[in-house]
Amino acid sequence: MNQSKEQRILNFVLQNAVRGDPRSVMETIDKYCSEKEWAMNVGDVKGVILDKTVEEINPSIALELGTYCGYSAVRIARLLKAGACLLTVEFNPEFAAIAKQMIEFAGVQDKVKLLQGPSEVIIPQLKKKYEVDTLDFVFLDHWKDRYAPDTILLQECSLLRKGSVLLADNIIFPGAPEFIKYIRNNPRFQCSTYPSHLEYMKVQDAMEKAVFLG
Ligand SMILES: O=C(NCCCCCn1ccc2cnccc21)c1cc(-c2ccc(F)cc2)cc(O)c1O
Ligand SMILES: [Mg+2]
Repeated sequence: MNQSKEQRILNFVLQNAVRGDPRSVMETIDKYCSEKEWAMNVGDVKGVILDKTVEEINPSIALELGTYCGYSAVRIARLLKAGACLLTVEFNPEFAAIAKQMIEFAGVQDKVKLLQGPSEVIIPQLKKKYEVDTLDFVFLDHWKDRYAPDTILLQECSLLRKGSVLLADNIIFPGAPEFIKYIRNNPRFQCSTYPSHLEYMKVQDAMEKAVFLG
């Protein structure tokens, strides 16, 4: 049975990156996906916006929706302080298996908890099953039509506190129009837009940052 693109990306990392070196893993994925096969990692350009947001917040507990191959999980986890934790949610079991190996190869497994399932099931479990109080940071990078309902669900589950920061990928391409409509008109969020480019392409994209005001 021939390999998936995601398996080819992982194999390229296992053969070319430095074990235990997150920066090397990120660079190797970016090299493969810009030179050989495009893939929907947040990438090296939008990745800098993600880095700056994580460094600014310095979260103790972060949630990522949309793990994929683990690129942004490695990117976020490498910046987390001792004792901090990233919960990352992946719907697709094949992608989750790839991401688990990617996260372990990068050596950030002690800071990352990979949860396999749909966000609408996982989010309501975070408090009781995963002992989450409130989230300091949420990176939205999953189904674009789930950004708005999941932002509502996070509030309904009391998982946001005054100052919690959401960062959403792809608000231009593929786009998340319902989310933008919801979040920019909502007095409980302070929004800002970061124009950028789609990963590995000269196509316009942007990230939206939304601070929950409580
Ligand atoms: O679709 C994207 N991502 C989502 C992938 C599926 C998520 C599934 N999933 C994971 C966790 C989870 C939890 N609950 C429910 C569902 C869940 C995406 C697409 C593009 C893109 C595609 C084609 C093109 F021509 C240009 C750009 C670029 C990106 O950066 C993207 O992020
Ligand atoms: Mg994305």
